Amino acid sequence: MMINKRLISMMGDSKQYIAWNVVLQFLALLANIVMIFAVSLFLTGLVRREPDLPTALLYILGALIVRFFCTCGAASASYNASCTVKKTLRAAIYEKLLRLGGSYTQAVPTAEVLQLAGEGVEQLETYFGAYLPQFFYAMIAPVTLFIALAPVSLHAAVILMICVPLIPVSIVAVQKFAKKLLGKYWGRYAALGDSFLENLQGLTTLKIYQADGARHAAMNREAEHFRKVTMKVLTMQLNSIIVMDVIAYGGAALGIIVAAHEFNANRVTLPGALCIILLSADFFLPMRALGSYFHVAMNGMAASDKIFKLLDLPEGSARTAQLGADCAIACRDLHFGYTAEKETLHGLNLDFPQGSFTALVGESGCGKSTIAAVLTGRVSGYTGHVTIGGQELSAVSEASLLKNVTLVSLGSHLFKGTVADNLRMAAPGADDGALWGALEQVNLADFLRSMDGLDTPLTEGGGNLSGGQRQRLALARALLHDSPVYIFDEATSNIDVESENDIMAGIHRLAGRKTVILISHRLANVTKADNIYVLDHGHPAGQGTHEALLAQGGLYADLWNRQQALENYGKEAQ
Ligand SMILES: Nc1ncnc2c1ncn2[C@@H]1O[C@H](COP(=O)(O)OP(=O)(O)OP(=O)(O)O)[C@@H](O)[C@H]1O
Repeated sequence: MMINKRLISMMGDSKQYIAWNVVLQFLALLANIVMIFAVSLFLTGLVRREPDLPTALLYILGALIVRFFCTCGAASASYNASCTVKKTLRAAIYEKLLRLGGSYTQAVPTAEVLQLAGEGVEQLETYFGAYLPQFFYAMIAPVTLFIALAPVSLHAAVILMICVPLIPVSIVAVQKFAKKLLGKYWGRYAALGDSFLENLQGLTTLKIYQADGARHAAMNREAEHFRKVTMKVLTMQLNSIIVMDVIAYGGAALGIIVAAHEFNANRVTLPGALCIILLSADFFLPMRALGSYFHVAMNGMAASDKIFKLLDLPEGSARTAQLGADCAIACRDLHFGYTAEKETLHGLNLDFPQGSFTALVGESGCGKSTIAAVLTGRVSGYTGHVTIGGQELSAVSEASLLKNVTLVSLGSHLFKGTVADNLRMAAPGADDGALWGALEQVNLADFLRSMDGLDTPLTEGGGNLSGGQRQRLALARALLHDSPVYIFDEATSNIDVESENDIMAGIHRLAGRKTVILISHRLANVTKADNIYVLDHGHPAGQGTHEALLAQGGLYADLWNRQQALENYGKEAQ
Protein backbone atom coordinates (compact mmCIF):
# COMPACT_ATOMS: atom_id res chain seq x y z
CA MET A 1 0.00 0.00 0.00
CA MET A 2 1.52 3.25 -1.21
CA ILE A 3 5.01 1.79 -1.37
CA ASN A 4 6.41 3.43 -4.47
CA LYS A 5 9.31 1.25 -5.62
CA ARG A 6 10.85 4.01 -7.71
CA LEU A 7 10.83 6.49 -4.84
CA ILE A 8 12.32 3.88 -2.56
CA SER A 9 15.06 3.12 -5.07
CA MET A 10 16.11 6.78 -4.74
CA MET A 11 16.43 6.50 -0.96
CA GLY A 12 20.15 5.63 -0.78
CA ASP A 13 21.35 6.17 2.79
CA SER A 14 17.81 6.91 3.96
CA LYS A 15 17.08 3.19 4.30
CA GLN A 16 19.28 2.90 7.37
CA TYR A 17 17.65 5.93 8.99
CA ILE A 18 14.19 4.50 8.35
CA ALA A 19 15.29 1.15 9.87
CA TRP A 20 16.66 3.05 12.88
CA ASN A 21 13.40 4.92 13.29
CA VAL A 22 11.41 1.64 13.31
CA VAL A 23 13.81 -0.03 15.79
CA LEU A 24 13.69 2.97 18.16
CA GLN A 25 9.90 3.20 18.01
CA PHE A 26 9.76 -0.54 18.74
CA LEU A 27 12.05 -0.13 21.77
CA ALA A 28 9.86 2.74 22.99
CA LEU A 29 6.83 0.44 22.68
CA LEU A 30 8.55 -2.28 24.72
CA ALA A 31 9.39 0.33 27.37
CA ASN A 32 5.73 1.42 27.34
CA ILE A 33 4.54 -2.17 27.85
CA VAL A 34 6.93 -2.58 30.77
CA MET A 35 5.69 0.70 32.26
CA ILE A 36 2.01 -0.27 31.91
CA PHE A 37 2.66 -3.64 33.54
CA ALA A 38 4.48 -1.86 36.40
CA VAL A 39 1.63 0.66 36.79
CA SER A 40 -0.97 -2.13 36.75
CA LEU A 41 0.89 -4.13 39.39
CA PHE A 42 1.31 -1.03 41.54
CA LEU A 43 -2.39 -0.13 41.26
CA THR A 44 -3.36 -3.70 42.14
CA GLY A 45 -1.04 -3.53 45.16
CA LEU A 46 -2.66 -0.25 46.12
CA VAL A 47 -6.13 -1.86 45.98
CA ARG A 48 -4.89 -4.72 48.10
CA ARG A 49 -3.21 -2.21 50.46
CA GLU A 50 0.30 -3.61 49.84
CA PRO A 51 1.77 -1.16 47.26
CA ASP A 52 5.43 -1.60 46.24
CA LEU A 53 6.23 2.01 45.36
CA PRO A 54 10.06 1.79 45.00
CA THR A 55 9.94 -1.15 42.51
CA ALA A 56 7.10 0.50 40.54
CA LEU A 57 8.99 3.84 40.46
CA LEU A 58 12.17 2.09 39.30
CA TYR A 59 10.40 0.43 36.39
CA ILE A 60 8.34 3.52 35.48
CA LEU A 61 11.35 5.85 35.58
CA GLY A 62 13.53 3.39 33.66
CA ALA A 63 10.83 2.97 31.02
CA LEU A 64 10.30 6.76 30.75
CA ILE A 65 14.02 7.37 30.23
CA VAL A 66 14.20 4.67 27.55
CA ARG A 67 11.11 6.13 25.86
CA PHE A 68 12.54 9.65 25.99
CA PHE A 69 15.78 8.69 24.26
CA CYS A 70 14.04 6.40 21.78
CA THR A 71 11.54 9.10 20.80
CA CYS A 72 14.30 11.70 20.35
CA GLY A 73 16.38 9.20 18.36
CA ALA A 74 13.40 8.29 16.16
CA ALA A 75 12.69 11.97 15.41
CA SER A 76 16.30 12.57 14.45
CA ALA A 77 16.38 9.42 12.26
CA SER A 78 13.19 10.59 10.60
CA TYR A 79 14.74 14.01 9.92
CA ASN A 80 17.88 12.43 8.46
CA ALA A 81 15.84 10.08 6.28
CA SER A 82 13.85 12.89 4.69
CA CYS A 83 16.91 15.17 4.37
CA THR A 84 18.84 12.59 2.38
CA VAL A 85 15.93 11.93 0.05
CA LYS A 86 15.21 15.64 -0.45
CA LYS A 87 18.85 16.23 -1.38
CA THR A 88 18.86 13.26 -3.77
CA LEU A 89 15.64 14.34 -5.45
CA ARG A 90 16.61 18.00 -5.80
CA ALA A 91 19.99 16.98 -7.20
CA ALA A 92 18.21 14.64 -9.66
CA ILE A 93 15.91 17.47 -10.81
CA TYR A 94 18.83 19.88 -11.15
CA GLU A 95 20.96 17.40 -13.09
CA LYS A 96 18.01 16.57 -15.33
CA LEU A 97 17.56 20.26 -16.14
CA LEU A 98 21.26 20.52 -16.95
CA ARG A 99 20.98 17.53 -19.26
CA LEU A 100 17.88 18.99 -20.92
CA GLY A 101 19.79 22.24 -21.29
CA GLY A 102 18.31 25.56 -22.34
CA SER A 103 15.55 23.73 -24.21
CA TYR A 104 13.84 22.52 -21.00
CA THR A 105 11.12 25.16 -21.33
CA GLN A 106 9.94 23.36 -24.48
CA ALA A 107 8.74 20.56 -22.21
CA VAL A 108 7.97 22.09 -18.82
CA PRO A 109 7.27 25.67 -17.68
CA THR A 110 9.77 27.28 -15.30
CA ALA A 111 7.10 27.92 -12.64
CA GLU A 112 6.28 24.22 -12.50
CA VAL A 113 9.93 23.27 -12.10
CA LEU A 114 10.20 25.74 -9.20
CA GLN A 115 7.07 24.35 -7.53
CA LEU A 116 8.17 20.75 -7.92
CA ALA A 117 11.74 21.30 -6.76
CA GLY A 118 10.53 23.44 -3.87
CA GLU A 119 7.23 22.44 -2.36
CA GLY A 120 6.83 19.18 -4.32
CA VAL A 121 10.01 17.74 -2.83
CA GLU A 122 9.12 19.21 0.58
CA GLN A 123 5.85 17.24 0.54
CA LEU A 124 7.84 14.03 0.20
CA GLU A 125 9.43 14.74 3.58
CA THR A 126 6.40 13.22 5.31
CA TYR A 127 6.48 10.19 3.02
CA PHE A 128 10.03 9.29 3.94
CA GLY A 129 10.39 10.84 7.37
CA ALA A 130 7.04 9.73 8.81
CA TYR A 131 4.92 7.54 6.55
CA LEU A 132 7.44 4.86 5.55
CA PRO A 133 8.84 4.19 9.07
CA GLN A 134 5.31 4.30 10.47
CA PHE A 135 4.21 1.79 7.81
CA PHE A 136 6.64 -0.83 9.17
CA TYR A 137 6.13 0.12 12.81
CA ALA A 138 2.34 -0.10 12.44
CA MET A 139 2.77 -3.74 11.31
CA ILE A 140 5.05 -4.68 14.19
CA ALA A 141 3.31 -2.85 17.08
CA PRO A 142 -0.07 -4.70 17.16
CA VAL A 143 1.69 -8.09 16.87
CA THR A 144 4.01 -7.17 19.76
CA LEU A 145 1.07 -6.05 21.90
CA PHE A 146 -0.81 -9.21 20.98
CA ILE A 147 2.14 -11.33 22.14
CA ALA A 148 2.32 -9.30 25.39
CA LEU A 149 -1.44 -9.45 26.11
CA ALA A 150 -2.27 -12.97 24.87
CA PRO A 151 -0.99 -14.65 28.07
CA VAL A 152 -3.07 -12.15 30.09
CA SER A 153 -6.32 -12.67 28.14
CA LEU A 154 -6.30 -14.42 24.78
CA HIS A 155 -9.92 -13.46 24.30
CA ALA A 156 -9.31 -9.69 24.60
CA ALA A 157 -6.06 -9.84 22.62
CA VAL A 158 -7.80 -11.60 19.69
CA ILE A 159 -10.71 -9.12 19.63
CA LEU A 160 -8.33 -6.13 19.61
CA MET A 161 -6.17 -7.75 16.92
CA ILE A 162 -9.18 -8.35 14.67
CA CYS A 163 -10.27 -4.68 14.85
CA VAL A 164 -6.83 -3.27 13.91
CA PRO A 165 -6.94 -4.09 10.14
CA LEU A 166 -10.17 -2.06 9.81
CA ILE A 167 -8.04 1.11 9.75
CA PRO A 168 -5.89 0.13 6.71
CA VAL A 169 -9.07 -1.13 5.03
CA SER A 170 -10.61 2.33 5.42
CA ILE A 171 -7.39 3.89 4.06
CA VAL A 172 -7.45 1.67 0.98
CA ALA A 173 -11.09 2.57 0.44
CA VAL A 174 -10.28 6.28 0.01
CA GLN A 175 -6.93 5.78 -1.75
CA LYS A 176 -8.19 5.67 -5.32
CA PHE A 177 -10.45 8.68 -4.88
CA ALA A 178 -7.69 10.57 -3.03
CA LYS A 179 -5.18 9.88 -5.82
CA LYS A 180 -7.46 11.35 -8.46
CA LEU A 181 -8.29 14.36 -6.32
CA LEU A 182 -4.66 15.07 -5.48
CA GLY A 183 -3.67 14.76 -9.16
CA LYS A 184 -6.22 17.50 -9.85
CA TYR A 185 -4.96 19.53 -6.87
CA TRP A 186 -1.38 19.57 -8.20
CA GLY A 187 -2.59 20.34 -11.72
CA ARG A 188 -4.49 23.42 -10.50
CA TYR A 189 -1.58 24.46 -8.29
CA ALA A 190 0.92 24.32 -11.18
CA ALA A 191 -1.48 26.21 -13.48
CA LEU A 192 -1.98 28.95 -10.89
CA GLY A 193 1.79 29.22 -10.38
CA ASP A 194 2.33 29.55 -14.15
CA SER A 195 -0.22 32.36 -14.49
CA PHE A 196 1.13 34.16 -11.43
CA LEU A 197 4.73 34.12 -12.72
CA GLU A 198 3.72 35.19 -16.22
CA ASN A 199 1.50 38.03 -14.99
CA LEU A 200 4.20 39.23 -12.63
CA GLN A 201 6.81 39.26 -15.38
CA GLY A 202 4.51 41.08 -17.76
CA LEU A 203 2.98 43.42 -15.17
CA THR A 204 4.31 46.61 -16.77
CA THR A 205 2.84 45.63 -20.14
CA LEU A 206 -0.46 44.70 -18.52
CA LYS A 207 -0.56 48.09 -16.78
CA ILE A 208 0.20 49.95 -20.02
CA TYR A 209 -2.72 48.31 -21.80
CA GLN A 210 -4.91 48.40 -18.69
CA ALA A 211 -5.25 44.65 -19.11
CA ASP A 212 -4.20 43.98 -15.51
CA GLY A 213 -7.82 44.06 -14.28
CA ALA A 214 -8.91 41.29 -16.65
CA ARG A 215 -5.83 39.23 -15.79
CA HIS A 216 -6.51 39.82 -12.13
CA ALA A 217 -10.05 38.53 -12.56
CA ALA A 218 -8.82 35.50 -14.51
CA MET A 219 -6.27 34.73 -11.81
CA ASN A 220 -8.97 35.11 -9.16
CA ARG A 221 -11.01 32.51 -11.01
CA GLU A 222 -8.02 30.17 -11.12
CA ALA A 223 -7.37 30.81 -7.42
CA GLU A 224 -11.01 30.04 -6.70
CA HIS A 225 -10.72 26.71 -8.55
CA PHE A 226 -7.60 25.97 -6.54
CA ARG A 227 -9.37 26.92 -3.29
CA LYS A 228 -12.26 24.62 -4.15
CA VAL A 229 -10.04 21.66 -4.92
CA THR A 230 -8.02 22.37 -1.75
CA MET A 231 -11.21 22.35 0.31
CA LYS A 232 -12.24 19.07 -1.32
CA VAL A 233 -8.86 17.58 -0.39
CA LEU A 234 -9.22 18.81 3.21
CA THR A 235 -12.79 17.51 3.49
CA MET A 236 -11.72 14.13 2.14
CA GLN A 237 -8.83 14.02 4.62
CA LEU A 238 -11.00 15.10 7.55
CA ASN A 239 -13.70 12.54 6.77
CA SER A 240 -11.16 9.80 6.42
CA ILE A 241 -9.56 10.78 9.75
CA ILE A 242 -12.98 10.77 11.47
CA VAL A 243 -13.61 7.22 10.21
CA MET A 244 -10.18 6.13 11.46
CA ASP A 245 -10.80 7.77 14.85
CA VAL A 246 -14.14 6.01 15.22
CA ILE A 247 -12.44 2.67 14.49
CA ALA A 248 -9.43 3.35 16.74
CA TYR A 249 -11.25 4.68 19.78
CA GLY A 250 -14.25 2.37 19.24
CA GLY A 251 -11.83 -0.56 19.15
CA ALA A 252 -10.10 0.64 22.31
CA ALA A 253 -13.49 1.01 24.02
CA LEU A 254 -14.35 -2.52 22.92
CA GLY A 255 -11.07 -3.73 24.50
CA ILE A 256 -12.03 -2.04 27.78
CA ILE A 257 -15.51 -3.60 27.75
CA VAL A 258 -14.02 -7.04 27.04
CA ALA A 259 -11.46 -6.60 29.85
CA ALA A 260 -14.20 -5.61 32.32
CA HIS A 261 -16.32 -8.54 31.19
CA GLU A 262 -13.44 -11.02 31.50
CA PHE A 263 -12.59 -9.64 34.94
CA ASN A 264 -16.22 -10.02 36.00
CA ALA A 265 -16.23 -13.58 34.82
CA ASN A 266 -13.02 -14.17 36.79
CA ARG A 267 -11.14 -15.15 33.65
CA VAL A 268 -8.55 -12.42 34.15
CA THR A 269 -6.78 -10.97 37.19
CA LEU A 270 -7.09 -7.33 38.26
CA PRO A 271 -3.57 -6.34 37.05
CA GLY A 272 -4.31 -8.21 33.80
CA ALA A 273 -7.56 -6.30 33.31
CA LEU A 274 -5.79 -2.99 34.03
CA CYS A 275 -3.09 -3.86 31.49
CA ILE A 276 -5.68 -4.54 28.80
CA ILE A 277 -7.50 -1.28 29.58
CA LEU A 278 -4.30 0.78 29.51
CA LEU A 279 -2.82 -0.86 26.42
CA SER A 280 -5.91 -1.30 24.26
CA ALA A 281 -5.56 2.18 22.68
CA ASP A 282 -1.93 1.40 21.83
CA PHE A 283 -3.13 -1.36 19.53
CA PHE A 284 -4.71 1.23 17.27
CA LEU A 285 -2.57 4.34 17.69
CA PRO A 286 0.25 3.30 15.30
CA MET A 287 -2.27 2.51 12.54
CA ARG A 288 -4.16 5.70 13.31
CA ALA A 289 -0.91 7.71 12.98
CA LEU A 290 -0.17 5.86 9.74
CA GLY A 291 -3.58 6.95 8.49
CA SER A 292 -2.96 10.63 9.18
CA TYR A 293 0.54 10.51 7.64
CA PHE A 294 -1.03 8.71 4.71
CA HIS A 295 -2.87 11.80 3.53
CA VAL A 296 0.16 14.08 3.64
CA ALA A 297 2.29 11.34 2.08
CA MET A 298 -0.33 10.87 -0.62
CA ASN A 299 0.08 14.54 -1.51
CA GLY A 300 3.82 13.96 -1.78
CA MET A 301 3.15 10.97 -3.99
CA ALA A 302 1.02 13.07 -6.33
CA ALA A 303 3.92 15.54 -6.46
CA SER A 304 6.35 12.67 -7.07
CA ASP A 305 4.32 11.58 -10.11
CA LYS A 306 4.93 15.02 -11.57
CA ILE A 307 8.59 14.96 -10.53
CA PHE A 308 9.08 11.60 -12.26
CA LYS A 309 7.35 12.93 -15.36
CA LEU A 310 9.97 15.67 -15.39
CA LEU A 311 12.81 13.22 -14.73
CA ASP A 312 11.55 10.96 -17.54
CA LEU A 313 11.48 13.66 -20.23
CA PRO A 314 13.39 12.42 -23.26
CA GLU A 315 16.87 13.88 -23.47
CA GLY A 316 17.85 12.83 -26.96
CA SER A 317 21.32 11.46 -27.43
CA ALA A 318 24.02 12.08 -24.85
CA ARG A 319 25.59 15.47 -25.42
CA THR A 320 29.23 14.89 -24.60
CA ALA A 321 31.17 15.88 -27.72
CA GLN A 322 33.57 18.80 -27.26
CA LEU A 323 34.25 21.41 -29.91
CA GLY A 324 37.77 22.06 -31.13
CA ALA A 325 39.30 25.03 -32.95
CA ASP A 326 37.21 24.43 -36.08
CA CYS A 327 33.73 25.84 -35.57
CA ALA A 328 32.44 25.98 -39.14
CA ILE A 329 28.68 25.41 -39.16
CA ALA A 330 26.67 23.56 -41.80
CA CYS A 331 22.93 22.76 -41.92
CA ARG A 332 21.68 20.09 -44.31
CA ASP A 333 17.98 19.54 -44.91
CA LEU A 334 17.25 21.19 -41.56
CA HIS A 335 13.64 20.74 -40.43
CA PHE A 336 12.31 22.01 -37.13
CA GLY A 337 8.93 22.65 -35.56
CA TYR A 338 8.08 23.93 -32.06
CA THR A 339 5.13 21.54 -32.11
CA ALA A 340 4.63 18.25 -33.93
CA GLU A 341 1.74 19.74 -35.90
CA LYS A 342 3.46 22.81 -37.33
CA GLU A 343 6.89 22.90 -38.95
CA THR A 344 8.77 26.23 -38.81
CA LEU A 345 11.95 25.43 -40.78
CA HIS A 346 11.40 23.41 -43.94
CA GLY A 347 14.56 21.70 -45.16
CA LEU A 348 17.21 24.44 -45.07
CA ASN A 349 20.77 24.07 -46.37
CA LEU A 350 22.98 26.72 -44.80
CA ASP A 351 26.76 27.13 -44.57
CA PHE A 352 28.62 29.35 -42.14
CA PRO A 353 32.33 28.76 -42.94
CA GLN A 354 34.98 29.55 -40.34
CA GLY A 355 35.66 33.30 -40.21
CA SER A 356 32.79 34.19 -42.57
CA PHE A 357 30.23 36.95 -42.19
CA THR A 358 26.78 35.62 -43.04
CA ALA A 359 23.41 37.31 -42.73
CA LEU A 360 19.95 35.80 -42.32
CA VAL A 361 17.11 37.95 -43.58
CA GLY A 362 13.44 37.61 -44.34
CA GLU A 363 10.09 38.93 -43.26
CA SER A 364 8.97 38.81 -39.67
CA GLY A 365 8.14 35.27 -38.53
CA CYS A 366 10.09 33.54 -41.32
CA GLY A 367 12.23 31.59 -38.84
CA LYS A 368 15.44 33.63 -38.39
CA SER A 369 15.43 33.54 -34.57
CA THR A 370 14.47 29.88 -34.72
CA ILE A 371 17.71 29.16 -36.59
CA ALA A 372 19.61 31.03 -33.85
CA ALA A 373 17.76 28.96 -31.24
CA VAL A 374 18.70 25.71 -33.00
CA LEU A 375 22.35 26.75 -33.37
CA THR A 376 22.65 27.67 -29.68
CA GLY A 377 20.85 24.51 -28.47
CA ARG A 378 17.95 26.48 -26.98
CA VAL A 379 15.54 24.21 -28.79
CA SER A 380 16.03 20.52 -29.44
CA GLY A 381 14.44 17.99 -31.75
CA TYR A 382 15.52 19.19 -35.20
CA THR A 383 15.80 16.69 -38.04
CA GLY A 384 18.33 16.67 -40.85
CA HIS A 385 21.89 17.58 -39.95
CA VAL A 386 23.45 20.54 -38.21
CA THR A 387 27.19 20.16 -37.82
CA ILE A 388 29.61 22.40 -36.05
CA GLY A 389 33.30 21.67 -36.58
CA GLY A 390 32.13 18.46 -38.31
CA GLN A 391 30.27 17.18 -35.22
CA GLU A 392 26.50 16.79 -35.03
CA LEU A 393 25.23 19.70 -32.93
CA SER A 394 22.82 17.52 -30.92
CA ALA A 395 25.83 15.51 -29.67
CA VAL A 396 27.86 18.55 -28.59
CA SER A 397 27.82 19.26 -24.85
CA GLU A 398 25.85 22.38 -23.99
CA ALA A 399 28.78 23.86 -22.08
CA SER A 400 31.13 23.42 -25.04
CA LEU A 401 28.54 24.82 -27.46
CA LEU A 402 27.86 27.93 -25.39
CA LYS A 403 31.58 28.49 -24.83
CA ASN A 404 32.10 28.58 -28.59
CA VAL A 405 28.91 30.20 -29.82
CA THR A 406 27.91 33.55 -28.31
CA LEU A 407 24.38 34.81 -28.90
CA VAL A 408 23.67 38.51 -28.56
CA SER A 409 19.98 39.28 -28.78
CA LEU A 410 17.56 41.88 -27.53
CA GLY A 411 16.88 39.57 -24.64
CA SER A 412 20.53 39.46 -23.47
CA HIS A 413 20.16 39.88 -19.74
CA LEU A 414 22.07 42.33 -17.58
CA PHE A 415 22.29 41.40 -13.92
CA LYS A 416 21.99 43.50 -10.80
CA GLY A 417 25.51 44.38 -9.67
CA THR A 418 28.23 46.50 -11.23
CA VAL A 419 29.26 46.96 -14.84
CA ALA A 420 32.44 45.02 -14.05
CA ASP A 421 30.44 42.10 -12.57
CA ASN A 422 28.43 41.86 -15.77
CA LEU A 423 31.46 42.08 -18.02
CA ARG A 424 33.55 39.59 -16.03
CA MET A 425 30.81 37.00 -16.47
CA ALA A 426 32.13 36.55 -19.99
CA ALA A 427 35.82 36.71 -19.09
CA PRO A 428 36.44 35.99 -15.40
CA GLY A 429 40.19 36.57 -15.65
CA ALA A 430 40.05 39.84 -17.63
CA ASP A 431 41.86 42.83 -16.11
CA ASP A 432 40.38 46.33 -15.98
CA GLY A 433 42.29 47.32 -19.14
CA ALA A 434 40.56 44.57 -21.14
CA LEU A 435 37.15 45.64 -19.82
CA TRP A 436 37.77 49.26 -20.79
CA GLY A 437 39.00 48.09 -24.20
CA ALA A 438 35.67 46.34 -24.87
CA LEU A 439 33.73 49.37 -23.60
CA GLU A 440 35.75 51.65 -25.92
CA GLN A 441 34.85 49.44 -28.88
CA VAL A 442 31.13 49.89 -28.23
CA ASN A 443 31.49 53.61 -27.39
CA LEU A 444 30.33 53.24 -23.83
CA ALA A 445 33.59 54.14 -22.10
CA ASP A 446 33.03 57.93 -22.00
CA PHE A 447 29.57 57.56 -20.52
CA LEU A 448 30.79 55.16 -17.83
CA ARG A 449 33.75 57.40 -16.97
CA SER A 450 31.23 60.12 -16.21
CA MET A 451 29.56 57.68 -13.81
CA ASP A 452 31.41 55.37 -11.43
CA GLY A 453 33.49 53.67 -14.12
CA LEU A 454 33.55 49.89 -13.92
CA ASP A 455 31.89 50.11 -10.50
CA THR A 456 28.78 51.81 -11.92
CA PRO A 457 25.90 49.98 -10.29
CA LEU A 458 23.24 48.31 -12.42
CA THR A 459 19.74 47.56 -11.28
CA GLU A 460 17.95 44.34 -12.27
CA GLY A 461 17.97 43.85 -16.05
CA GLY A 462 20.15 46.99 -16.40
CA GLY A 463 17.00 49.03 -15.76
CA ASN A 464 18.98 52.20 -14.93
CA LEU A 465 20.56 52.30 -18.43
CA SER A 466 18.96 53.39 -21.69
CA GLY A 467 17.99 50.72 -24.24
CA GLY A 468 20.96 51.63 -26.44
CA GLN A 469 23.39 51.58 -23.49
CA ARG A 470 22.09 48.19 -22.42
CA GLN A 471 22.65 46.76 -25.89
CA ARG A 472 26.12 48.28 -26.10
CA LEU A 473 27.04 46.79 -22.73
CA ALA A 474 25.69 43.40 -23.83
CA LEU A 475 27.84 43.66 -26.94
CA ALA A 476 30.93 44.60 -24.89
CA ARG A 477 30.32 41.53 -22.74
CA ALA A 478 29.97 39.36 -25.84
CA LEU A 479 33.24 40.75 -27.25
CA LEU A 480 35.02 39.80 -24.03
CA HIS A 481 33.71 36.24 -24.34
CA ASP A 482 36.06 35.86 -27.31
CA SER A 483 34.30 32.83 -28.82
CA PRO A 484 34.91 31.61 -32.39
CA VAL A 485 31.24 32.07 -33.41
CA TYR A 486 28.94 35.05 -32.79
CA ILE A 487 25.25 35.22 -33.56
CA PHE A 488 23.63 38.64 -33.44
CA ASP A 489 19.84 38.36 -33.41
CA GLU A 490 18.30 41.79 -33.98
CA ALA A 491 20.97 43.16 -31.65
CA THR A 492 20.22 46.70 -32.83
CA SER A 493 16.43 46.63 -32.77
CA ASN A 494 14.57 49.39 -31.01
CA ILE A 495 17.61 51.52 -30.25
CA ASP A 496 18.82 54.94 -31.33
CA VAL A 497 20.66 55.39 -34.63
CA GLU A 498 23.93 56.31 -32.91
CA SER A 499 23.94 53.13 -30.83
CA GLU A 500 22.93 51.09 -33.86
CA ASN A 501 25.85 52.49 -35.85
CA ASP A 502 28.29 51.82 -33.00
CA ILE A 503 27.08 48.26 -32.58
CA MET A 504 27.09 47.57 -36.32
CA ALA A 505 30.64 48.94 -36.54
CA GLY A 506 31.63 46.57 -33.69
CA ILE A 507 30.03 43.64 -35.52
CA HIS A 508 31.81 44.49 -38.77
CA ARG A 509 35.17 44.71 -36.98
CA LEU A 510 34.51 41.29 -35.47
CA ALA A 511 33.56 39.85 -38.85
CA GLY A 512 37.16 39.80 -40.06
CA ARG A 513 38.30 37.62 -37.14
CA LYS A 514 35.34 35.44 -36.16
CA THR A 515 32.46 33.52 -37.69
CA VAL A 516 29.62 36.02 -37.53
CA ILE A 517 25.94 35.32 -38.20
CA LEU A 518 23.88 38.47 -38.32
CA ILE A 519 20.10 38.42 -38.14
CA SER A 520 18.62 41.77 -39.00
CA HIS A 521 15.35 43.00 -40.31
CA ARG A 522 17.14 46.10 -41.65
CA LEU A 523 18.82 45.12 -44.90
CA ALA A 524 21.08 48.19 -44.90
CA ASN A 525 22.99 46.45 -42.08
CA VAL A 526 23.75 43.29 -44.04
CA THR A 527 25.00 44.68 -47.34
CA LYS A 528 28.65 43.95 -46.46
CA ALA A 529 28.03 40.29 -45.56
CA ASP A 530 29.99 37.63 -47.50
CA ASN A 531 26.78 35.70 -47.97
CA ILE A 532 23.14 36.46 -47.27
CA TYR A 533 20.46 33.78 -46.84
CA VAL A 534 16.93 34.90 -47.57
CA LEU A 535 14.09 33.00 -45.89
CA ASP A 536 10.43 32.92 -46.79
CA HIS A 537 8.13 31.28 -44.23
CA GLY A 538 10.90 28.86 -43.23
CA HIS A 539 11.76 28.01 -46.88
CA PRO A 540 14.98 29.07 -48.65
CA ALA A 541 14.36 32.07 -50.93
CA GLY A 542 17.77 32.86 -52.33
CA GLN A 543 21.36 33.37 -51.23
CA GLY A 544 24.37 35.37 -52.30
CA THR A 545 25.96 38.75 -51.79
CA HIS A 546 23.88 41.90 -51.56
CA GLU A 547 24.67 42.82 -55.16
CA ALA A 548 23.97 39.32 -56.49
CA LEU A 549 20.64 39.13 -54.68
CA LEU A 550 19.60 42.54 -55.97
CA ALA A 551 20.48 41.44 -59.48
CA GLN A 552 18.37 38.28 -59.05
CA GLY A 553 15.37 40.45 -58.32
CA GLY A 554 13.53 38.05 -55.99
CA LEU A 555 12.20 38.47 -52.43
CA TYR A 556 15.42 40.17 -51.27
CA ALA A 557 15.24 42.85 -53.99
CA ASP A 558 11.59 43.34 -53.11
CA LEU A 559 12.35 43.82 -49.41
CA TRP A 560 15.29 46.10 -50.19
CA ASN A 561 13.24 48.33 -52.48
CA ARG A 562 10.43 48.57 -49.95
CA GLN A 563 12.84 49.48 -47.12
CA GLN A 564 14.72 51.98 -49.27
CA ALA A 565 11.46 53.65 -50.26
CA LEU A 566 10.46 53.88 -46.60
CA GLU A 567 13.84 55.24 -45.47
CA ASN A 568 13.97 57.78 -48.30
CA TYR A 569 10.43 58.85 -47.52
CA GLY A 570 11.49 59.30 -43.90
CA LYS A 571 14.45 61.45 -44.95
CA GLU A 572 12.33 63.56 -47.31
CA ALA A 573 9.74 64.07 -44.61
CA GLN A 574 12.45 65.53 -42.31
N1 LIG B 1 8.51 29.26 -28.61
C1 LIG B 1 7.75 29.11 -29.70
N2 LIG B 1 6.74 28.22 -29.71
C2 LIG B 1 5.97 28.03 -30.80
N3 LIG B 1 6.12 28.72 -31.94
C3 LIG B 1 7.10 29.63 -32.01
C4 LIG B 1 7.97 29.87 -30.88
N4 LIG B 1 8.85 30.84 -31.22
C5 LIG B 1 8.54 31.18 -32.51
N5 LIG B 1 7.51 30.46 -32.98
C6 LIG B 1 6.91 30.52 -34.33
O1 LIG B 1 7.92 30.20 -35.28
C7 LIG B 1 7.86 31.05 -36.40
C8 LIG B 1 9.24 31.69 -36.63
O2 LIG B 1 9.53 32.53 -35.54
P1 LIG B 1 10.94 33.27 -35.43
O3 LIG B 1 10.99 33.95 -34.11
O4 LIG B 1 12.02 32.33 -35.76
O5 LIG B 1 10.79 34.34 -36.61
P2 LIG B 1 11.78 35.54 -37.00
O6 LIG B 1 12.06 35.36 -38.44
O7 LIG B 1 12.94 35.61 -36.08
O8 LIG B 1 10.81 36.76 -36.78
P3 LIG B 1 11.16 38.28 -36.33
O9 LIG B 1 11.89 38.93 -37.44
O10 LIG B 1 9.80 38.87 -36.17
O11 LIG B 1 11.93 38.18 -35.05
C9 LIG B 1 6.76 32.06 -36.13
O12 LIG B 1 5.65 31.69 -36.89
C10 LIG B 1 6.47 31.94 -34.66
O13 LIG B 1 5.09 32.06 -34.44
